Amino acid sequence: MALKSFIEVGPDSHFPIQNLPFGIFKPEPTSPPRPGVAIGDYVLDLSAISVSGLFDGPFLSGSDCFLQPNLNKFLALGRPAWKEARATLQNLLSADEAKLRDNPNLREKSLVPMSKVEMLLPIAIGDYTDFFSSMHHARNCGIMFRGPENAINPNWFQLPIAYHGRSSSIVVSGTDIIRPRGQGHPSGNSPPYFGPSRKLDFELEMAAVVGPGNELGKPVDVNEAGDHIFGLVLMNDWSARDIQAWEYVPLGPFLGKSFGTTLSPWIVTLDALEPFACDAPKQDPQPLPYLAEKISKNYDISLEVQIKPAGQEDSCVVTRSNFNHLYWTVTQQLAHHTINGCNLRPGDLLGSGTISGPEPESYGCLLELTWNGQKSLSLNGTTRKFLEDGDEVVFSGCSKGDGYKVGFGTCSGKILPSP
Ligand SMILES: O=C(O)/C=C/C(=O)CC(=O)CC(=O)O
Ligand SMILES: [Ca+2]
Ligand SMILES: [Mg+2]
Repeated sequence: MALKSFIEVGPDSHFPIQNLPFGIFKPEPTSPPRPGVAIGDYVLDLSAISVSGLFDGPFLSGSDCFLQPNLNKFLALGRPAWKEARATLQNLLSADEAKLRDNPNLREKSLVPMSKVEMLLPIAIGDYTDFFSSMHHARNCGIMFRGPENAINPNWFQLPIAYHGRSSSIVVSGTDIIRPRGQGHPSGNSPPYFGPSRKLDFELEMAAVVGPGNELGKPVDVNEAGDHIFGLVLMNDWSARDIQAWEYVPLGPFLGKSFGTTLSPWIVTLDALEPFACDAPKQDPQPLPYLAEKISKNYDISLEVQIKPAGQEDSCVVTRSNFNHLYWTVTQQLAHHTINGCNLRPGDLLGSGTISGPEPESYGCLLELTWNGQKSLSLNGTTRKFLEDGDEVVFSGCSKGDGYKVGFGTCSGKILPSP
């Protein structure tokens, strides 16, 4: 018999008792931010549970990690504390446990309808790195930016390529994105143009949230890297393709990416995703020993992108992909990131890279879907090559279990015109 909560949760909900993703919310506009987990259409206030003394295991009793405005302190405690929190909460919310179910006063204090809360960024992000780990995306971008002969550089198959992103402009789902201005790629012999980006794009990504991290100078072993990853979120790495194509030689993405990155508010833990673990693709050539994993895992997470065109009521699916298309695993990304001694800290964010699958219907950005604007997508009777002002982009993702889903909710943002 599957685990069930005393709280009614429909079969299509992303947030059954099997999930219990962590986030930061405000129950009222004026109340201070606090940690919560999603359960059905409710948010369970972990500060209230903590104050009631219900986190009574060895790692969490007496801890103030759930009385903080972000999850960093909890992340720093590591996997044993995460497992304890999950076990405590699954027990507390289960159908046959009376402690919360039969305590109207505590229920009143701790369960808030999700429709009433404001979600905030769940973590204070010190550093954000964005990888480039889908082979299909790398090949397609390579063909468009560098030509078919050297579409994928040989280094791509030896190490998970990445660039350092900008954490200050990471925002939570629902935040508007202002169209960036900048220098656009010149055509032919003309000078570059300057103005609002003409090739504004989304990138369908997920990101790993780093737990305890490592000391400067002490790399994390790839086989232990899983213990440094708390969970995953959906991520939109908004990209201005005209700015990017002109500026990225030779140091990589800069202003074409740093104007905004959107995260979904709920962090789904690797523990909740474990039933959906699957084999990662076979890597050829074999990675160097520091990247060779005993168990090389991906996760089966279906991903979908919808665009709601400016002025329209309905949105249109523009692509469907899956997290399991990634060539490099999150554990390899993390081990590679630290192999030179670089330290990761609680709350750091590792973007997966755009998650494109092999088929054109599974490409993870408009650059690929419209082949750099050479063709149009049709959406509810209108067409798009790149995003227009007023367009809203909505990502969703979930894993399907037997009679339940473990989902991420949505990650959305609407484009506002340049000032
Ligand atoms: O191939 C290139 O020059 C770069 C393509 C990207 O936009 C890379 C990027 O942001 C990483 C990713 O999302 O995979
Ligand atoms: Ca990216
Ligand atoms: Mg970005």
